[in-house]
Amino acid sequence: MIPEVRPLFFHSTRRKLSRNKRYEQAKPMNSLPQIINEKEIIEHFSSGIIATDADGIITHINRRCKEKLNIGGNDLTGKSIFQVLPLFQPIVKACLKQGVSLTNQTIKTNHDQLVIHANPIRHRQSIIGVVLNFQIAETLEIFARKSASYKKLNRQLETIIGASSDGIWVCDSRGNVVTINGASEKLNGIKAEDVIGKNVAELLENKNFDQLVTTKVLASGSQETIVQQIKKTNRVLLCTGTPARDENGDIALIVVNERDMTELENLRDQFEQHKKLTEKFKEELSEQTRRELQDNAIITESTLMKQILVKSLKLAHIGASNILILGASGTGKGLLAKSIHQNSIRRNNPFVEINCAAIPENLLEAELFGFEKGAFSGAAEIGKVGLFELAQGGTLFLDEIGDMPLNLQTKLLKYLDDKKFRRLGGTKSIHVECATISATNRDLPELVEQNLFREDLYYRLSSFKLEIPSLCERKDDIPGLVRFYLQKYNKKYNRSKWISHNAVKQLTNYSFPGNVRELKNIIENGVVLSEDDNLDSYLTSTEDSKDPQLPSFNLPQSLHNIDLPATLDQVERQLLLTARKHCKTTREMSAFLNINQSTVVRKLQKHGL
Ligand SMILES: Nc1ncnc2c1ncn2[C@@H]1O[C@H](COP(=O)(O)OP(=O)(O)OP(=O)(O)O)[C@@H](O)[C@H]1O
Repeated sequence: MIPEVRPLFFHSTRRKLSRNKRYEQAKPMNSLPQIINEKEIIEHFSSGIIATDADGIITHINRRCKEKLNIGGNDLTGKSIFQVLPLFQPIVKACLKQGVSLTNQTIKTNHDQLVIHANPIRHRQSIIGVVLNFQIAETLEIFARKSASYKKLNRQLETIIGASSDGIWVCDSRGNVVTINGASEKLNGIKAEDVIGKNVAELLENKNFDQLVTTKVLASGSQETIVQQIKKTNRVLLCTGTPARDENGDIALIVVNERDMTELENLRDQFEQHKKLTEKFKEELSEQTRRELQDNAIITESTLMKQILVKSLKLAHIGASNILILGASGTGKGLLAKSIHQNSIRRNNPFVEINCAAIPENLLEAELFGFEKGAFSGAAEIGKVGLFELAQGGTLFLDEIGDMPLNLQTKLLKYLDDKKFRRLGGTKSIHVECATISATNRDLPELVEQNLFREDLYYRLSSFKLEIPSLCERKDDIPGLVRFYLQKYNKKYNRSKWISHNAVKQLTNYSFPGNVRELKNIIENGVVLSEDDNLDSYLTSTEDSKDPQLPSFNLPQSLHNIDLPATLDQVERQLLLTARKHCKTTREMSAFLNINQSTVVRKLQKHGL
């Protein structure tokens, strides 16, 4: 704040001037000693003082004024102010014309800024001159700084700047650092005293910083923002420099605000990594599905199966969702689901598959819907994208849906209703558009009866139903499947095994409780293990042991060449077959074999059962 400097001399001067004729030397006042006349007083004033007549002719100009304006010994009295000091012309003219005092007017000289008060000199009704009284702005500032209100304001400002959790730098118009706050010291790893008073160019030269936004503001004259890496503290700062302008529109200060972006940057990096990983997964999934479909053509000769294929293609072409595929284990439900996806408009998006029975109940929700960082003890640091999110735009295949726990059924139903869900421990709803295909070998209406499956979910999931018959109900498919897999595994293992028509015929009489999966495994085993190129005897000899009534373990006949892993494998397979004969579901099998359900599912798959 610049206090108004009152021209103390003015009243007496005016009185005197009006008393005398025109601008003769002022006479000494009665109350003052003879030697101190008004001119002396004016001469010793700390402000610069110039008086002119109505035409702008200088009548008085004091010593201070000469010093401040660098006039030297030149006596400007009697000269036109408009010519000798043209920078005062606008104020003098305005004051003469308007006849009013003009206070706190500013003028810039080459070196300084002057704060001027101009007062008209009146005689009777007319204005006979002007008196100018000016100070250098800096002098006023020094004076102002000493005032109590300035000090108070300064303290307030220091508190505000100091309290800011953002870093703050203030530079003057030349880029000299005026002040920085504590937050900035910490963020930049510097001490205020090492930078205050220094020029930003110098700081850059000394390699204290690799860039500073102040230099950009000085160059452009407008607000600038940069992202700055601070090597010393390993932080990333978002720096915004804003110019503050004076009344003439010139830059007076540059205020720089520094916001710590490190955490945000870390989060962004994690997000990017996550996104890349998800994209990679998606690509791999699509690729895998494509590959699988190329390898796994649906082989069928039976009318029943052909009808199902035609229906499934229709559903694929209309982009149907909520398809329920029923059928015993190994009949090809998964294969059909993939084929529907591959023939739909979603084919270029992921096909994501989950076996609801193979994943422990407490992990299934996290697997399906994902979780946020710290959602539960042991939750990974950055959380996890669920399979629903991975299936965005594609198809989510819920295998063994009948084994989905009731609490999850509710969450699934909610998703199917509004296509939104929340990750475990999450607060944000995530929108995912994907088709769902479910499959089960269980009797869902029966589960509904037993209150083990929600009725509403059953109807929601089964907008379209496809029921695949067991292989023994479509024996026509067996020869084609045998040929297909024989060719496939001959190629894979570089063999040339073959089967006679008779052997194939014999195989059609076999019940294949493990359906196509079992047939496929028998052929693969034959191609790999049979000593002869003709598989007939291998297939007929193993046929009995494929369908045992009781577990019969082929223990090694001699103590030589014992292959423990292979023997254990065989025992495991036979026990699984026995268990399956006695149990309807994998849950029952898990109780029968005294292992958990997910292990049952895994082992059945391992043995191709
Ligand atoms: N018609 C078919 N043509 C060729 N291969 C088939 C056919 N049906 C099934 N398969 C093959 O049989 C194996 C089992 O099929 P799939 O996994 O689709 O059965 P599933 O009914 O889903 O079994 P589960 O209920 O145990 O999950 C797969 O390797 C699949 O490629």
